Amino acid sequence: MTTTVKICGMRTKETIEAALASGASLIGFIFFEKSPRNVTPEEAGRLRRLIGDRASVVAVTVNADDAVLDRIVDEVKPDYLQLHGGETPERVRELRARYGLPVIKVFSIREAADIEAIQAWRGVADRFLLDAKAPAGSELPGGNGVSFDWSLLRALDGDIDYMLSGGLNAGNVRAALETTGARAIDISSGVESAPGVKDSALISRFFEKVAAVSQPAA
Ligand SMILES: O=C(O)c1ccccc1NCC(=O)[C@H](O)[C@H](O)COP(=O)(O)O
Repeated sequence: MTTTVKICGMRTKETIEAALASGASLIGFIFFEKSPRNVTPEEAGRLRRLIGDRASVVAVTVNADDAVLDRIVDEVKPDYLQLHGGETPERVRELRARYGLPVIKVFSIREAADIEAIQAWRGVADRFLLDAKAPAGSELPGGNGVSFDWSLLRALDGDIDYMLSGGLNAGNVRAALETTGARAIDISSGVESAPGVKDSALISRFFEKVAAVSQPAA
């Protein structure tokens, strides 16, 4: 089985090329001013044109209003909208209809009840990204480099299309995949040399580790 990998918070041509060469299927851009990974719609638009159809592009926003989203969609022409805030099911339906784009809704996981809450969203969002809850004091809802208890996912229905996220890195991705059987994963700070600074060598190493689990040596 091949694992689908999304790399989030990309800001440079060089690291995007490294991610594509390693096999990234989804590239995420962060539109959140407090984040060290924040990009403007214009910057992301330029990088999006570089990517072309070599990967799907994900626009990550947090409770963004229509004016902000209009500009992002116009400049970047993303393949997905990732909603990383407190967006309601009604808002998700509205955005799917307004932009005609599939929506990845993020769920912040800490305990069993957080997994149960996903049931009510079936048929509302197109995909689910399961991330750890932000640590107390963090200004960022994502990109915090913290993991949740992966064993909680045993309670998740097998047919839910989710991406495992939160604190993944080359050192723990094998355990994460073996524990959860996730078919898709998402990473950000685990391939950075400093907050917001992606590192091509760390990206390659992460993909090598994923491939070693996905395609065990003969
Ligand atoms: O990464 C950010 O700075 C960020 C800011 C605001 C909203 C979402 C953000 N990241 C979204 C992602 O999908 C991250 O990849 C995800 O939270 C995992 O991050 P990490 O634990 O660092 O791998």
